[in-house]
Amino acid sequence: MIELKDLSYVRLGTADLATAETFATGVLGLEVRERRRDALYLRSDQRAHSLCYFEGAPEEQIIGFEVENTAALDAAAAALEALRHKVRRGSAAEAQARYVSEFINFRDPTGNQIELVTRPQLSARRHFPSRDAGITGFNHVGLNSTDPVRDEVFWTQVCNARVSDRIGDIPLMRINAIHHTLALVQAAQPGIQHINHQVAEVDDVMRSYYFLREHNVPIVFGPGRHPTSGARFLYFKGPDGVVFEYSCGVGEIADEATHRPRQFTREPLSFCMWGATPGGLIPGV
Ligand SMILES: CC(C)C(=O)/C=C\C(C(=O)O)=C(\O)C(=O)O
Ligand SMILES: [Fe+2]
Repeated sequence: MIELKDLSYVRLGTADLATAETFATGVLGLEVRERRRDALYLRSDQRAHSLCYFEGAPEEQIIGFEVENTAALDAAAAALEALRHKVRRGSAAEAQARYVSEFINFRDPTGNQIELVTRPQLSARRHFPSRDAGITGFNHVGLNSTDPVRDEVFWTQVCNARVSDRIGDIPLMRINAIHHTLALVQAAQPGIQHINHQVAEVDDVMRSYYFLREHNVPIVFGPGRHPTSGARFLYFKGPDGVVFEYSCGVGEIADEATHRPRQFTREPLSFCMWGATPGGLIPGV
């Protein structure tokens, strides 16, 4: 079993780094950690970076997860290869460009690019946001899945994800105490379905709602409240159509040993108990 410890980063390819920076700092409210000729590194919490925009095709999207150490990374590579996943070991320069010691890259059954990393760097410097959006940290991602039932088996039986709740066949899965770090949403092709940052309180969600409207940022869902995690949320679109979510109050699973996933119906109220409709975010709902 591959033991995922934490979410480390998201990497997004883009043809327009300047627009990405304007959005990430002026709208989303992240902190620029570093600018390189071909990449922009952004912080949202104690991680040295949690989001990297790099010069590349927008279809190039990668999620990085931390594993315990080199032995765990080697064991993960062997397990994935035994299951016929093509595993690529990152070079020292690529690891340096991710602020990690080492990493491997592979694709999940849908074709999403996943990286497993060791020793992702933290920074003791306090996160100092470019806009006061109230961000307290990078929290979870939604992933496209061409077959959520098949992919749930991969994430739970090959990796150590556990299902906290399901909405229809969408599993909300945890890898630690946080209610979910990964959700799988039906789609025709691989990709990141949304990227979540936690904000401190519901006032931050609502302040951003008015801020985003004033700045003509497309809001795609919310404001609302998820009955699953209990979080109050807002989803909006960034460069290259990537969807970001602010939410507050994603809960923790009280007792890992006894938690049983709840099954929610696949209908709008299961995504928002206040009545916002997920529209284009969830096909057919
Ligand atoms: C996957 C959909 C969009 C969703 O929003 C479902 C629930 C929650 C939650 O319970 O907090 C999410 O934020 C999520 O899955 O990402
Ligand atoms: Fe979410």
